[in-house]
Amino acid sequence: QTENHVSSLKTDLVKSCGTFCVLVGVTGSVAALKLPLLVSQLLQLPGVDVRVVTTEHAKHFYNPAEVPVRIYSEKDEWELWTQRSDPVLHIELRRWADLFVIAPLDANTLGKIANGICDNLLTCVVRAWDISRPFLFCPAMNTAMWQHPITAQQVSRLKEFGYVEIPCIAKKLVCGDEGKGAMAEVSTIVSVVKEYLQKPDEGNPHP
Ligand SMILES: CC(C)(CO)[C@@H](O)C(=O)NCCC(=O)N/C=C\S
Repeated sequence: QTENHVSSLKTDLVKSCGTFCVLVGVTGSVAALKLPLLVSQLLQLPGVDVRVVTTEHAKHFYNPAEVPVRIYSEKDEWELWTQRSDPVLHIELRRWADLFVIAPLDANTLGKIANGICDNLLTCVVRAWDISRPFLFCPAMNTAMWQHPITAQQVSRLKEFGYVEIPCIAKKLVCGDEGKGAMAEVSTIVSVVKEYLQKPDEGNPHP
């Protein structure tokens, strides 16, 4: 069982030539409920292949059966690597992806990335990311969290690294609060990703 599971972990990270490989990161904001919608809309873009890397907290907000692509999480890293000669999943993921979009980026993972903490599969991919490849992030958190002074500091830190923010929007949030903190609409996220498809060799269309 584990044997063919491990081999499928490897085969699922073979890049088919001519495809643009989009890695979607998902973290523990309630906006993670949008993952199935985001993945299905990304798959409609020409030549796009999608994989997902999730945190454990994010798993509370979506049903994996509604996500038609491979979702990688902690256990996969440790099933794949049991001896020195085995591949390292977070390195295989950074090699596979032409673009990384974290949607939603919760307050916790924002803080980790701003400080180089890499204590799970998702943050290890971030920590190893090749910044010549597009890295987009979609913050999503309660308005009170968004307004905390540390949030702006950490968002600007990520921009200094060269990551591209897809800003959160004001909405009546699921907890009843009204204000900024809602994740950008899925259509917005998809249209930003689309800009990178058209100019894969010209680097960042968001100078
Ligand atoms: C979930 C969705 C997309 C519904 O429109 C929207 O409320 C949102 O992005 N919320 C993310 C902000 C958040 O994590 N709030 C947590 C406590 S209020």
